[in-house]
Amino acid sequence: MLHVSTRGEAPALSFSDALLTGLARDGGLYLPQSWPALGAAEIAGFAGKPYTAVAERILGALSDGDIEAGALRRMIGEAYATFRHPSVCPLTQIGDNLFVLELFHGPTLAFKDVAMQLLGRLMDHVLGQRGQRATIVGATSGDTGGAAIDAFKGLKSVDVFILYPQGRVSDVQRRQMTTVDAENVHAIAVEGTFDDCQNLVKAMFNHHAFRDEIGLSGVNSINWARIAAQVVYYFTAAVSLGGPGRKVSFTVPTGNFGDILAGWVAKRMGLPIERLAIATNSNDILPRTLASGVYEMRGVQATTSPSMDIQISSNFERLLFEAHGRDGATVRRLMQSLQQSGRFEIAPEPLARIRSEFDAAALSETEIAAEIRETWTESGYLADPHTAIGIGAARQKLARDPATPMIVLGTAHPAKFPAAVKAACGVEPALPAHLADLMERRERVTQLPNDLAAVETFVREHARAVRGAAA
Ligand SMILES: Cc1ncc(COP(=O)(O)O)c(C=O)c1O
Ligand SMILES: N[C@@H](CCOP(=O)(O)O)C(=O)O
Repeated sequence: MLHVSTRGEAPALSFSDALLTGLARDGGLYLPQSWPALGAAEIAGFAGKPYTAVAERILGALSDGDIEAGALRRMIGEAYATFRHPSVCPLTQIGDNLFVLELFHGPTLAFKDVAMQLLGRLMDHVLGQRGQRATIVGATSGDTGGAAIDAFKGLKSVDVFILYPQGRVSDVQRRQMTTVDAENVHAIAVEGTFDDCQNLVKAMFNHHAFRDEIGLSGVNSINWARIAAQVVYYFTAAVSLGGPGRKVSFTVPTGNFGDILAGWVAKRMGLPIERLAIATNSNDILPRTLASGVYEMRGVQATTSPSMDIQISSNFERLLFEAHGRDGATVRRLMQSLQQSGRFEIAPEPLARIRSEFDAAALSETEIAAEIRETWTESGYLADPHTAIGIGAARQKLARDPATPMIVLGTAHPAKFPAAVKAACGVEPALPAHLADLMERRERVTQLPNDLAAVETFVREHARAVRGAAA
């Protein structure tokens, strides 16, 4: 199966090629040419199966034989052996028909580990087969960076450069990036916001000479394989609540729109999902877009859920492509308008398609703190600010549809944001044993301005995959 770009002007690629390519050469995002479908009986058969078995089936379908089955099985087994919970992504009930799907039992305590632990192994495998090296440059609002550094640290086939917005991530998040003692990883504090960091990464991909020179690859959710790996937990969660015989809904704390897009893909693959609810903090570009049909950027506000302090929601482009009947020319036009004027308008028909599957809600800082406090006092469940946004939005939805089980994606461990959690409910969550000395570890970080040339120069000087360099 080939993968096509949302902007319609890049070559179609296999799963492995899309994995190594990251952003398409026309600036678009890859996704499969068609959606593989699973029948209801097969989905029902996932009940009681280990997470790894479901992952093998879903990722086998999405990679369509491009990764040899035995190798895929081995890599999935190794990736999820790094998780501290036997179910990998367990489901916890916190209220009537209200569940949290805990995605934070991996090494860096965020949902990013679920995909990243596998992505590191997949990329190393494909690069090894081809005798190649790659340079990964990623942008993070806090969690992708730590997860990528953990997954890729020490690998000979890749160097990793992570750009994060200086002063805009939690101390735990920063230290997870800056204290890893491996030669091939580089944490870079950029004077700017996450959107600036993401724009720098996209600009490097669109600078083709640079991209080819360093063998640029990406691990943000612009990389299709990231989304593919996140599809799996929608299946395991729905099936454990009686799916596909019983429909469920999901509420997803949303920033770059990758996690919720994975739910939409699960639905395309045959999983009966009633509604997908977008939940944001006051950086509410997506709820505003669904309400008005106008995607319009405003300044990013710093919040207690910094990983979601995002305006340019990259993966929304994949949904726009689908909602416009896979018309790359229209997506190109909308993205051009965004670049030139900071806004675009969605026509009534595609907007109606989006609204037919998605809801959206935004929570203020006061509401987020109240949600952490109430969830703690009423259910004894300690939620991080991102997960609390999901729980708050889910409660609004449940009030309108109490009969459909609602699953909130628990995207981070509360110990990543101890100050915000303590301020909200008085409880200071402790880091798990493997990170207990995180605050004492030595930090190593490079500070750079929000300037493409400066970042490219740093990457070029430190990347071992630079064309012509000795292997
Ligand atoms: C803890 C946390 N929750 C939610 C999100 C939003 O996920 P997405 O960007 O896939 O929408 C992120 C990062 O993006 C995150 O780190
Ligand atoms: N919240 C993310 C932002 C980047 O998202 P990604 O899923 O596209 O990698 C983060 O924590 O870095």
